[in-house]
Amino acid sequence: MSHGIERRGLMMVLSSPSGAGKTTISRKLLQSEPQLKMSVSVTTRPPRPGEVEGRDYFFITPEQFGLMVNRRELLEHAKVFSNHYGTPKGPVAEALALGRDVLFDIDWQGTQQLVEHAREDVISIFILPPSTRELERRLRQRAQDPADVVAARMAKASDEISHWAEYDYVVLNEDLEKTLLQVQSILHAERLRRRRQTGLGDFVKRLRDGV
Ligand SMILES: Nc1ncnc2c1ncn2[C@@H]1O[C@H](COP(=O)(O)OP(=O)(O)OP(=O)(O)O)[C@@H](O)[C@H]1O
Ligand SMILES: Nc1nc2c(ncn2[C@@H]2O[C@H](COP(=O)(O)O)[C@@H](O)[C@H]2O)c(=O)[nH]1
Repeated sequence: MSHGIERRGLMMVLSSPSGAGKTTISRKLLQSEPQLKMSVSVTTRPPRPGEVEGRDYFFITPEQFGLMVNRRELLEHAKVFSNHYGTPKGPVAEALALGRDVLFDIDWQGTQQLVEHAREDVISIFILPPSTRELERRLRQRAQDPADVVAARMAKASDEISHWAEYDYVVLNEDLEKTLLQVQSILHAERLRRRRQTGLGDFVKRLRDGV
């Protein structure tokens, strides 16, 4: 039975210091949430072993990145760890128009830009690691970056974490299953926000009129 209630798609952002677990959480969340679509960023950084073009990133040259910026094809963009990253506008707009939700793995600079453009539709979550030592352990055991890259990311961790209070939610990623449940709970609750459910007023009116 159709109730005439539809939902506006939302944009859910995960940020954290590098290595806290955003990619891991995102992959698991996408498996359990068919209505959720991952925003695939463009980046000028080289692919890591095992990264797949179009799934993890679109790997592009600095010249291509500059062109996308000039043509205003990016919803947001930032320089992170001396590489450029950005979110292509088109796929996000298409997903939202279909009433789907979009998941972003972006840094605090990109989050600020998204919030500036679409505050009502953005839910931001900051992921914290249990400790600095554990963060470094995760970056090392991921074994995908050379030692100098791991060191550079650890050196930036404190700066990244300083933005925690700009986020709507903060989740401590110690136990992965627990983290996943917490992020799912946020998504499920946010989907039910009154302003995201269009047609609700008409439905309630019919209900009250006994139709
Ligand atoms: N709760 C957890 N407990 C233990 N290990 C974890 C947990 N969450 C993630 N990891 C591991 O930590 C490593 C880093 O995780 P991941 O790549 O998801 O981080 P990230 O935040 O996406 O990093 P980056 O910002 O560099 O892309 C991975 O090897 C992942 O398996
Ligand atoms: N502002 C943006 N930040 C992004 C985007 N895509 C990824 N990121 C962030 O960059 C760092 C490093 O990522 P890595 O894959 O090289 O480890 C991390 O904090 C990501 O969240 C983007 O499109 N815009």
